[in-house]
Amino acid sequence: MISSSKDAIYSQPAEQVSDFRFDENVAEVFPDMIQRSVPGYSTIVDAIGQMAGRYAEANSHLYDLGCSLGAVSLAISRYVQTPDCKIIAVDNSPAMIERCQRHLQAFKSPVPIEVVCEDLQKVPIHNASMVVMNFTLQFIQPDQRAAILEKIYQGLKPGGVLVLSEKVSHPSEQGNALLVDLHHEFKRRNGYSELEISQKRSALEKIMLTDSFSDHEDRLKKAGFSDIVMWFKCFNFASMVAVK
Ligand SMILES: C[S@@+](CC[C@H](N)C(=O)[O-])C[C@H]1O[C@@H](n2cnc3c(N)ncnc32)[C@H](O)[C@@H]1O
Ligand SMILES: O=C(O)C(=O)C[C@]1(C(=O)O)C=C[C@@H](O)C=C1
Repeated sequence: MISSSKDAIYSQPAEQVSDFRFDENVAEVFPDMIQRSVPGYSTIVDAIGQMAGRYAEANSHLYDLGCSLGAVSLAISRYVQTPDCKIIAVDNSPAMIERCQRHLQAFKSPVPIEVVCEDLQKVPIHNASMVVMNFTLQFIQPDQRAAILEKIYQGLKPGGVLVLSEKVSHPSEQGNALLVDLHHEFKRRNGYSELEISQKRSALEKIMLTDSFSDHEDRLKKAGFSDIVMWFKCFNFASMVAVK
């Protein structure tokens, strides 16, 4: 098993908080960070595995785009029984990919997993029965998001699905403030201090630009997806299945 430490990255006051990056420091504490930061994270990852069990077709690819340490790929490998499937796990952070390789080797997946260190925008998608972006699209420049969804749509087989999980914004100021507040309360209960919460918020401000659910729905429909199902929502975190 890969070792994982407690996230204390934002615990000390910084003169200036630099932009959030998926570097060595973050990769080192990532399982703890994401578990304490994203409501329902384990539930979401496990349910993505379940969906893979339903949607995986024989001789097809399942993509995990922005795989980090490979949690989604592992969940998929636990549920897929279909023969001759391949999981393709992609991330452009060398620190994440290096740990992901070690993690996956330790678990010995019954389904082959190819791990690719590359910008997901450069990776061809083809013969896919399922594509997953679990909290990844939010880190891509907004003007580049539509092209990625179009590429995914083209690479999916008929009836294939994209699972898209995102932190979302709410259109009304009051409603958004409520969801942000509930999320911060969730973080406090998970042991993060006010300083950690506010410094992480500043670090993410410019690099994680969130859309509303209707922005996502419109963009997915424009890319060609026929049905968009929000299957999970807790506070300002949502996961959607978009069907080709
Ligand atoms: C919040 S994490 C994803 C968590 C992961 N999917 C999971 O379920 O544990 C976002 C990941 O996306 C990766 N990422 C961001 N932009 C990317 C890009 N353009 N190409 C590939 N990976 C990217 C980051 O390096 C990071 O590991
Ligand atoms: O919004 C926050 O405060 C978060 O920490 C969220 C979030 C995410 O949604 O990916 C941001 C960065 C880390 O990868 C883990 C969680």
